[in-house]
Amino acid sequence: MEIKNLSFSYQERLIYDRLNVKFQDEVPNIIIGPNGVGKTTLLDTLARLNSSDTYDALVDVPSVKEIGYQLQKTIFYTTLTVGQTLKMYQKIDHAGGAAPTALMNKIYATVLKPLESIKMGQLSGGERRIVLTYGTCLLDRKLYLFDEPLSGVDPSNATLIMEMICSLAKKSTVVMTTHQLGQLKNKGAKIIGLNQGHCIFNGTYTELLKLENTQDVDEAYSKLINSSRSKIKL
Ligand SMILES: Nc1ncnc2c1ncn2[C@@H]1O[C@H](COP(=O)(O)OP(=O)(O)OP(=O)(O)O)[C@@H](O)[C@H]1O
Repeated sequence: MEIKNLSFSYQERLIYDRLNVKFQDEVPNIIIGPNGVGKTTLLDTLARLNSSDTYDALVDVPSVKEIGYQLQKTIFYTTLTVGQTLKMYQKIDHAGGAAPTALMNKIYATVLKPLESIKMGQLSGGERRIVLTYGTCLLDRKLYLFDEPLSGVDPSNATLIMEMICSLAKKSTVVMTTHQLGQLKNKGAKIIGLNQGHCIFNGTYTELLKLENTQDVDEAYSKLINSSRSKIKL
């Protein structure tokens, strides 16, 4: 799956300038970049929620029906309990959705079961994020899009969520955005860096550290963004 030669603007603001991105199977594709660079817009584009002018740039992207998209700001039924919400996810696919893996069962037992009878509107931000990410994983899709699934989630739950997303990537294409770069260590993920309308990096966590000659991933990120700013001419 890839995005080929995508140019897109919101009114006067150029978001992508002939952007090319190749996505990988088997490992999660992680979109990183500064606030406002266009990460969510890229997920919207893959889900065909963006202008139809962008559709020509989508190569081998599954149809809308084959995509599961966990939006950053999901508006949900606040009066449903966690248990009811997850049952609803299971019923969205007529065939009953994807069978939960052993890892998903573990996450259910340790993190979600204690929340089962709590209403969605009463959950903390991190708890709600975990429920919705888990629910999206219950869908049976060819492509999964997760917008900041680790945002507001504590480090040990974030590790579980990342493991769940990595295992999902073994059967379907997965694209997610995050600012939590430390969570990408040893995950084999493909990191796609965006800045100023272009793809400025496409490689692994280890390759990013090597490129920027540091062992600190946040420092590597800052160096990557700063060096691309001086190179890109819009
Ligand atoms: N419907 C819209 N109309 C006009 N501008 C928009 C619209 N949606 C997004 N934008 C702008 O496009 C830019 C990219 O937004 P996007 O949400 O894709 O950024 P992002 O990289 O996901 O940011 P963050 O890391 O903060 O979540 C932002 O400057 C945003 O203000």
